[in-house]
Formats: sequence, structure tokens, C-alpha cells
Amino acid sequence: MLEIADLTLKYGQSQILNGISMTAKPGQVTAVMGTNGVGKTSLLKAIAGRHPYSGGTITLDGKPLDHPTAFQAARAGIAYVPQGREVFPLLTVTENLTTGFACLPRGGKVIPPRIYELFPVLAEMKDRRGGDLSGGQQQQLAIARALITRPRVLLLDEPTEGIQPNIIKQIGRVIEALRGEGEIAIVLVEQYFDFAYNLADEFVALNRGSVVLRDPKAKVDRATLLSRVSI
Ligand SMILES: Nc1ncnc2c1ncn2[C@@H]1O[C@H](COP(=O)(O)OP(=O)(O)OP(=O)(O)O)[C@@H](O)[C@H]1O
Repeated sequence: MLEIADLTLKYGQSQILNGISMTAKPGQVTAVMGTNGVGKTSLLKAIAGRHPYSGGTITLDGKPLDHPTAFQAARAGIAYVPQGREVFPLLTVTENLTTGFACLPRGGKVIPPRIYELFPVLAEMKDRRGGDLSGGQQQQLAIARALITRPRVLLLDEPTEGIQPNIIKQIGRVIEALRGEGEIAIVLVEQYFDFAYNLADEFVALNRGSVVLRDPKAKVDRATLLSRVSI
């Protein structure tokens, strides 16, 4: 389980996260929601070691992650799929996938067949360059690359952004399949309300860097959630 307590983050003098506390449990989707600029990406970056946080704690399966670098976070089991995907355009699909090997021990550097079961299109396109894939295919590649690291936590930053509806459905099915396996805690940052609402087990709504709602799905009705994330 991922546990975040009182997390604060600044860019220069600007305080962006004001003490975020939340958890994400294996086999569940925790949706982090809120309008543009409330701090969703900053939260994921702090968890993934992509930006230093100034206070608070991040704990994974009971072990504190003490201001990890991106490499240390990945090695500890945190996989991050950034907004905009960050696929390497000149590397092939296979080469993009194998960049995920960097944080794995020597014996573990193989692409599990499960990756191609989840994303059959990547098997078909394994020798194509990342930059030649459609946006939806690149998103699938970015998620697959994150899964290569066999994470305990999967951080997804706006996976539906700019993607056509049939691929959004496929990505939704992959998230459901991963949830069903019960091993990975999925943190989904998403502005496509219905996509997040349908998939999530827990909701965390942010406004101006603070948590304004943190509830399991059974405890929050759609209208209340919608009002909190549209402030
Ligand atoms: N590198 C940076 N330097 C300075 N300010 C930043 C930086 N990155 C983000 N910000 C600011 O921090 C605030 C939170 O940004 P963040 O990207 O975390 O929000 P968000 O909720 O993910 O928004 P969006 O949905 O637009 O991605 C915004 O006001 C943004 O302008």
C-alpha cells in the first residue's frame, strides 16, 4: 500500500501542495481529480521522485521512501506514466519497452508475454519507431513500459488526454484487468470525469493543493464528486 502523509511541495517560493494525505491500495484504483493547476501532476511527480517535496512522508508497503530520486522510486516499485507519455520517438517499440529494464535486477530483464496480451498492438508494431505510433498507441506503449518494471504502484497522469474513444475503452479495460489481478495500486489522475468515475474505487479531489474530498466510491455520490472537482 502507498501512504502519503502531509506532503508539501514548492516551486521556488510558490507553495503548490499544502499537506496532501492519501492512500492507494493494491487491487484498487484511486482517482485523483480536480481542475487544471490544482497540483495533480505535481503530486505524482513527488511520488515518482521527479520533483523534490518539501515536507511530509511517502511510505510504500510500510517502508518510508525518503526523498527518492526517480531511479530509487522506480526501483522501490513506483512506475510513472507521465502526461504526454514521453515515448522515445526514434527508438523502436521494443527498445522503448526495454528502457524500463534499467531499474530491474539482472535476471529480470525480460518483456513478460503478459505485456503483449494486454497490448496486442505492441506485438504487431514492435519494430516500428515510437514516433511513428498514433497518440493512443504511444499511450499504450507508455503504460506497457511502466509495467515492465513490475511495479507495486502505477501512477497514470491523464491517460485519456488527446486519445480517440476506442483506445480510451481499451485503456480502461487494461486498468480493470490490472485491478482484477489485485497486485498493483493504481493512482489515476484524470480530468475525463466519467472515465475516472467508472473505474475508481477511491476518490481524492484536490483544490489549490489541498484535499477537499477523500472517500471510497460507496460513500460519495456522483453529483457531490462532480461539484468538488469542478470548483
Ligand atoms: N515547473 C514548474 N515551475 C513553476 N510552477 C509550476 C511548475 N509546474 C507546475 N507549476 C504550477 O504548479 C501548479 C500546479 O500544477 P500541476 O501541473 O501540478 O497541476 P495539475 O492539477 O496537474 O494541472 P493540469 O491538469 O493542468 O496538468 C500550477 O499553478 C502550475 O502552473
